Amino acid sequence: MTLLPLLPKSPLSLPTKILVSRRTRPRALTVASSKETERGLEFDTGGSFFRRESAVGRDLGALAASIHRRSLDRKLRIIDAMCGCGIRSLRYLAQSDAGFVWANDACEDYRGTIVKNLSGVADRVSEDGGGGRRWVVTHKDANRVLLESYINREYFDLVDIDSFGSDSSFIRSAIMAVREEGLLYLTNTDGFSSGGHRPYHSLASYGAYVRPMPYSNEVGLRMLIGGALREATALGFCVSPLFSYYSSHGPVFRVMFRVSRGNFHKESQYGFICYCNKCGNSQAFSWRELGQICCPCSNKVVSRSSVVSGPMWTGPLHDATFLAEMLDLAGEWRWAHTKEKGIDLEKLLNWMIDESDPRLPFGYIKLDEIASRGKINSPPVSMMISSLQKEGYAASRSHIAPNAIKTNCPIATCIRISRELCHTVLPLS
Ligand SMILES: C[S@@+](CC[C@H](N)C(=O)[O-])C[C@H]1O[C@@H](n2cnc3c(N)ncnc32)[C@H](O)[C@@H]1O
Ligand SMILES: [Zn+2]
Repeated sequence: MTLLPLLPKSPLSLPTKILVSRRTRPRALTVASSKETERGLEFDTGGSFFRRESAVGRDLGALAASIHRRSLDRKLRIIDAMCGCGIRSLRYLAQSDAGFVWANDACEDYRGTIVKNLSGVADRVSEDGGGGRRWVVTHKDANRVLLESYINREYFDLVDIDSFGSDSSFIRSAIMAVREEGLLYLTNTDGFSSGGHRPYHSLASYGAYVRPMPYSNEVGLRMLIGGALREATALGFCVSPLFSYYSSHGPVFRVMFRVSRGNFHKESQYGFICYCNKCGNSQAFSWRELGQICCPCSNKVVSRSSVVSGPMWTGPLHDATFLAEMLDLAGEWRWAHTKEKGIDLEKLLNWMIDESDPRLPFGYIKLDEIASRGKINSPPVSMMISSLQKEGYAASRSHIAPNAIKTNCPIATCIRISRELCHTVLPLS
């Protein structure tokens, strides 16, 4: 049985965007309509906001939904709360065998396009038309449909929020509408906040004061996870990331969570990240350690060279077991070896699995930083990783930055290894 979290007491305690969007209903963008094909499905964009490059995010969503479906003895009930032309709804119906998909977009002008795109899938569960609806299309504010579903106790196995900019004003109602142990797929495109350019905005949206850091795109994912965790905890739920995906097209930050009842216990995974400009090393600090933030390269507490961001998620970005299931399924569906919109899904999933090594800390080190600190050329990423591993360190690529490594090796040792590699393998320019 699903237990009900507390309802917000008054409209004033609802996120401000509801109040705003009551007055400012989104209008159709003046974007040309185009016919598209994605993983074998044909559809029309109908002038809605549509990004071809987001195909990978949709692949990941369809794979995760299907794995969730396999773990249950019933079909999935999904809401695509900001559906645009309805491509995600179509993919959940056709590829993840969803039993019911609610396609919602505040913009009424997209109705004809969404209905046309979904009409290839029978809208009734049984062929004679007597069964329940398999999909519906509405044009309400996302918070409204999510809260109404919560009030009516019509929870979803997967809630998909694909908003413009920050998704923070939808997170709470999305968590309320997810069935216990269900999935929540969040997206934000707020690169300014993750880049540390609007610290008060990131504070307002995700509760994290974010400053510029060399691995800011990973910080963006961690800020989103931390924000969702904060909202979930307030409702008596816990969210844990199954996978986290960054794409530079946008930029876009996506995280698939599992939502379970209960409180978050691992204080060590929600805290502050400190980057030292002087030596290039990073460390995580818990709330209890706040007064002790300093870098070993300086004997002063809170040296001027240290940049601190947080609080945010400092734990693993992915669940390696879940990713391995996604990789198997991608192989089964023949998606693994075929590039969709230029991205090799198999390579991406393998990199994400490698990144899940629990010995790896947060953040990544760009080889350019190693090169400029050591005043050397940088060796190829693969060579650097195998040398670090030979010396007993954990090391992997980062799916976020192709020219970077994730490692538990201090930067001074990375410079030493890099220098040795350059001298033995690469002639200095
Ligand atoms: C990023 S686009 C969605 C793209 C689509 N999911 C896809 O994969 O192609 C965001 C959509 O959210 C809709 N939208 C904006 N504010 C909304 C709100 N408050 N409630 C519901 N939909 C909203 C916009 O009309 C737009 O179509
Ligand atoms: Zn330092």
